Amino acid sequence: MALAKEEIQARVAAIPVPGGGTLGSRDMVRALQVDGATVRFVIEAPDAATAATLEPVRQAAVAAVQEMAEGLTVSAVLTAHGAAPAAPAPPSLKVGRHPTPQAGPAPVAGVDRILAIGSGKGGVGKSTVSSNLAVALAKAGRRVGLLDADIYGPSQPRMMGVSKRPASPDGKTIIPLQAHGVTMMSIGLMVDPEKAVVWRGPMLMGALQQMLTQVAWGELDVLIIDLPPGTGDVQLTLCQKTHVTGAVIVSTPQDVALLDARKAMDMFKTLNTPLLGLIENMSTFYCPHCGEETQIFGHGGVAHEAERLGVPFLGALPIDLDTRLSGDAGAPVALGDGPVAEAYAALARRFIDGGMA
Ligand SMILES: Nc1ncnc2c1ncn2[C@@H]1O[C@H](COP(=O)(O)OP(=O)(O)OP(=O)(O)O)[C@@H](O)[C@H]1O
Repeated sequence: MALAKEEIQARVAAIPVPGGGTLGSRDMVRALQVDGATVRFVIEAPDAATAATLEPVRQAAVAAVQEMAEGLTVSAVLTAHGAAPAAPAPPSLKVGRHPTPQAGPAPVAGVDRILAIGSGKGGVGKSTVSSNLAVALAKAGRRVGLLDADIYGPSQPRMMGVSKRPASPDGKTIIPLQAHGVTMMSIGLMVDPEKAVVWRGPMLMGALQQMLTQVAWGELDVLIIDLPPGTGDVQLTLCQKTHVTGAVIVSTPQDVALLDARKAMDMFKTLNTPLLGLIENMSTFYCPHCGEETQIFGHGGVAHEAERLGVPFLGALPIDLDTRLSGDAGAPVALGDGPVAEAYAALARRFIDGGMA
């Protein structure tokens, strides 16, 4: 089977939509991915009411692709973009300035809780866990915001499948984006990454302050902040300027990652930010063919560390191909209903039951 992505894209784009036009002409197809014999894509409706009428269209699109070749596995997810109006004008708000003096830590208007998701080093899956936890909490009925504060390597726009620059109609307030039931914002959507890499501490601090005080977050039960890895200016500013409910550390089971994670935990302790718990990512691998469990990076290291430190162990998430593919395709795995989505649903439940979300 060697179907070109363009052929599949064209086939999906030709599916008619109630009310006139096609999935293509109404610009509803997102994140189409072809990986061997597996095809995935997202159908994005402009709002939840339209999405509710599109299930037959989703089924027709899946069937149409399936007919293109034998042995294809096709999955399509239906999402709503929320009621965000089209941007009336290009944003005139400039992000990246020196911070405004502020007396002490301040709350974010309308936001009940702020969770900082950190890690000792990059690549442990902090952004993956943040986006999936946000989606799982939204699925459980919570009002969730997600702020990608990783200026040097913003990954939430890709993981949540959004790329348009948020609008600032009045030049003062930024209207956040909506994706998969989550209100989201990324510093990366507002600044030219090539300029941002030369920013010094104060510019970063100013940009983060703007993300917290000038974005119209609305009423949220919880705002999840995906921090850059390590222990730098962004972490420092966040904890000093904002009432952070608590920090959650994501780590892989290897000792070296844990060693780094300990540094991150020490930093939050020094900043008087409560450590709400640890999450182990890439914990165990279940072979999709035989179901055998393999502990690629070892297993249980994070639970053991949590016990040693006397902080809650919040959960373990397996290393899983779908998690990576769905993240790359802009539709987090937690949106679906497989075993990993269930693991995220359980994690979300733990946060809700513990009053953390
Ligand atoms: N449980 C998992 N199973 C499989 N792949 C995973 C898992 N968690 C994360 N990944 C993949 O690992 C890579 C790194 O993940 P991610 O970007 O979430 O890490 P990060 O800690 O946020 O890194 P950084 O801080 O450098 O952005 C991504 O390609 C992601 O899809």
